[in-house]
Amino acid sequence: MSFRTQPAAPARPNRCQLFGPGSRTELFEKMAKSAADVINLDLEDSVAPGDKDIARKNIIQATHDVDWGNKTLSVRINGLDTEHWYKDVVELLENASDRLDLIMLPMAGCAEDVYALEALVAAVEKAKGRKKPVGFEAIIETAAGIAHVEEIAAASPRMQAISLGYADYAASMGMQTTGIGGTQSNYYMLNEGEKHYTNPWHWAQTAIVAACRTHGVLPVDGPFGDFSDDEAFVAQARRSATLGMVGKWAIHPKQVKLSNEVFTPSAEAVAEAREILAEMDKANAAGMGAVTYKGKLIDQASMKQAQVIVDQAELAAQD
Ligand SMILES: CC(=O)SCCNC(=O)CCNC(=O)[C@H](O)C(C)(C)COP(=O)(O)OP(=O)(O)OC[C@H]1O[C@@H](n2cnc3c(N)ncnc32)[C@H](O)[C@@H]1OP(=O)(O)O
Ligand SMILES: O=CC(=O)O
Ligand SMILES: [Mg+2]
Repeated sequence: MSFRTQPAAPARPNRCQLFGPGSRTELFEKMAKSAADVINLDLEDSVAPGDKDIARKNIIQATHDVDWGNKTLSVRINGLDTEHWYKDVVELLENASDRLDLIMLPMAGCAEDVYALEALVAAVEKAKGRKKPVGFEAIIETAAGIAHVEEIAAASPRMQAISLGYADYAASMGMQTTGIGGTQSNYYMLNEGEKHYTNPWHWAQTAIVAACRTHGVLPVDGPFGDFSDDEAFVAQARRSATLGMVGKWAIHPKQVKLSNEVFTPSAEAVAEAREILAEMDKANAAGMGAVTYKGKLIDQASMKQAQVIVDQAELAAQD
């Protein structure tokens, strides 16, 4: 371990973030009653350009009227390259209830984007005497964003989570696809005439996980557009969970349960993790740093690995 220890990420469940357009008020109650840990009311890409003002009003109203239970409530504003974002921030923070937990910044490209957002947020919070400082989450979905992901993760103590936005990321990188996440049919290796599909998103995912873990931020997997294909969603989610991401977006309610299942460690995994911790406690008491467990090595690092699983299970149980 470096002299600087790794900061802990926010200790709250984030297994699924359910999105819905701010212009579709009939979805709000359904979102609130869903099993998602986080709700993202959207002002950005799921809202038609002419509906931005009404969507903003709808969302503000919903922070007062809808019972969001113990969910984390986040609003995705428009990007800093638009004419909408300043109104999103000012109107939200002047009028939304304290139920608002997070602002999600899309198209984050550099630390200064976060700085600009924070400067405006801090001014409105001060002017309105808001008691609860709003937190941030960002989307990495441009070439600049992935190139500067670590500075974005480190940019503000308000930063709680960072997601990979597959659609905009693919567009910004010039990727030859209209698919939002998942397997890409032209991305394969050939071995003796057999196609082996690899993961074109892997590098961006691991870069986000490393940046987030370095700075105590939750790494989150973004949207999977083909909501008719549950198996492919689960495959994508399992890859992300294996890489260290804590949850995934749902762009349709049917994806919530799938995501919660993948990002909640199984009872068997938790039992094994607890067993490893107990075995290592015994080993350490007996003056052994490394022992055999089920024919495999376990040592002090295994305790940290096992603790990750136990912590995830305990967070999920808070639900
Ligand atoms: C690339 C990105 O930026 S992704 C993030 C931004 N995108 C979004 O927010 C899109 C969110 N999703 C949606 O808008 C919608 O789910 C769509 C457009 C994909 C599909 O909408 P619909 O055609 O209404 O879906 P469908 O008919 O399958 O809905 C089934 C049920 O789920 C409800 N539902 C649909 N979407 C949602 C949602 N996001 N949250 C809660 N409930 C929902 C419907 O109202 C319907 O309820 P009912 O059974 O009581 O009638
Ligand atoms: O904002 C999300 C994306 O995939 O783009
Ligand atoms: Mg996007």
